Amino acid sequence: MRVVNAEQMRQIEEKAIHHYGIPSLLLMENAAWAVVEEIRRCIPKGKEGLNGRKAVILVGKGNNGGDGLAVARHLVFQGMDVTVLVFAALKELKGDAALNLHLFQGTTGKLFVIEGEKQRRLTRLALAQADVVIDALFGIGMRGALPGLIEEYVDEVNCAPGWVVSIDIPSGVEANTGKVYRTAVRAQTTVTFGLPKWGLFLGEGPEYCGRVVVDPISIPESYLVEEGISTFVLMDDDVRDMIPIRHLKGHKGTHGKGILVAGSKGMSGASVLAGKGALRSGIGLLQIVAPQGIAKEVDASITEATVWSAPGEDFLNEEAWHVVLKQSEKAKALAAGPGLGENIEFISVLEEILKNISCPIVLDADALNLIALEPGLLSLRNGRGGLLLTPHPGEMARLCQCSVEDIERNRLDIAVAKAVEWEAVVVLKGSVTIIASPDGRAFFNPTGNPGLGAGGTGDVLTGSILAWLAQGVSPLEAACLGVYLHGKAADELAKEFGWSGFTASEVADQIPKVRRALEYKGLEGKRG
Ligand SMILES: NC(=O)C1=CN([C@@H]2O[C@H](COP(=O)(O)OP(=O)(O)OC[C@H]3O[C@@H](n4cnc5c(N)ncnc54)[C@H](O)[C@@H]3O)[C@@H](O)[C@H]2O)[C@@H](O)CC1
Ligand SMILES: [K+]
Repeated sequence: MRVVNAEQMRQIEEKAIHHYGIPSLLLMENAAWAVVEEIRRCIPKGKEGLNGRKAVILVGKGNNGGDGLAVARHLVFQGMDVTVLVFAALKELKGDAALNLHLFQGTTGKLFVIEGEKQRRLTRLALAQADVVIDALFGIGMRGALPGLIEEYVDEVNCAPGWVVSIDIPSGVEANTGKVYRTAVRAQTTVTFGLPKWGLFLGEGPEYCGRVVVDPISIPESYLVEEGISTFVLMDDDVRDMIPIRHLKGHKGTHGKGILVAGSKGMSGASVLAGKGALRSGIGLLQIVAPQGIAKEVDASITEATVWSAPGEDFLNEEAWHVVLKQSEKAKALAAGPGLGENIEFISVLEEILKNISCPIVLDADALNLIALEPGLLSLRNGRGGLLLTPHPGEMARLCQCSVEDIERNRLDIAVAKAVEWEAVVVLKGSVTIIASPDGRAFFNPTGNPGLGAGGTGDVLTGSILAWLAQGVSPLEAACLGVYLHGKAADELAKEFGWSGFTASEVADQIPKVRRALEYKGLEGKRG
């Protein structure tokens, strides 16, 4: 599914309004209905349905507030006890928002204009009793920080016991950046209209939006798949189509040979974990190149792989290149980096790899730190054979010679710019990993959880991407597939363990299960 910034969303809405003559009021009404539907789903209903339940709706002066007033009217019609708190002078509401104000005023719902501290007690009581709190303060029109008075009320909302639903985007989260200045509404659910906004995936946005529900509000489907939009969020259906089909007569040769250059003294685990990631993602033949001092250890820990002992006792040295070259014959993919250590001698091996190996190459961890010392090496690849880089923000900061804060503030822009500049697929890891393609497209990954913040999970991901490449998946899709399933594997483990205490090996072990579930869901869809 495509993901848009505020300007792109406005253009789509304008097009729908002008081309098909859909009145904006109708879009607002549809938006309101989508929110009401979601409220009906999330509030546990008694025999009486929503009748008698309490709702508080915080309304701002823009169209987001207009949506909120339309929701308020519908909730009154459903029998709810509705209190609307307007954070503007009523005359400031214009157009569709003003009309919805007028319609709400014709109902039995209560409405208060909040001007300062004096309504604080009333608001606090209403929020304490509300089954649902609806945030219609600001939508995609907000820039900068929330006004001071509203900030204080937002803090109250964040302490309210009821279910909090944000309309379009949590108020206080900037639609284009996800930036939160001091505070924002912490929603359990965000119902967003047309297409999801960048801010739901960037900055602090993901921490505030809760579950995201997307409703097309009757905008024509053809507008929502605009070719000009180049940011996407990965969904089950997209990723399922990337899984390579296994043929009945397939064998280890057709499932691809991959080379993993990894490990050093004290970090043999990195090769083992990357190896497990590759094997659990279906690689046909895995060959690990490791320094002499640990080759036996790695061999004993990962029986399914062939391990080649290469020059270098504790770390691979310059001579290791010959082993890498020999083993890479007929290889479909190569990954280098996990656990290599910051061994300056390995730079020349990386140089040879980039110059001479023709299959797709994944560079991770220490390989990236070494490249950061000589970023010009990336140009040796010149787009030949596919290049994938999988940095976490620290590694990306070193590669770009800037601070981690700079990376985090501009994740999307930097990932895309560097993917284009380096002619590489860039997997910028984080709580929402971004996969950027050299053609300028970017994909947000919605899977995964904080349980992945543990040593070794990155190695598993590198191995998994290596395996998808070895099976013939294109570099961009191998990155998407690897990242998405890795996150899903962690989400599967979280069902049992929550967000901590599962290990990188367990993440690897879950990959076939989540891949199978995805394939199976597709078959069910086809059966209807
Ligand atoms: N355009 C459309 O056709 C539709 C829009 N809809 C809703 O309309 C919303 C966008 O409406 P608007 O463009 O009116 O934007 P908002 O409702 O987000 O409000 C913008 C208003 O807040 C002010 N403002 C911005 N930043 C501020 C700050 N930091 N402090 C104080 N005031 C600030 C602006 O000057 C403007 O008056 C969407 O998010 C969505 O909820 C929906 O009704 C669906 C249809
Ligand atoms: K909102």
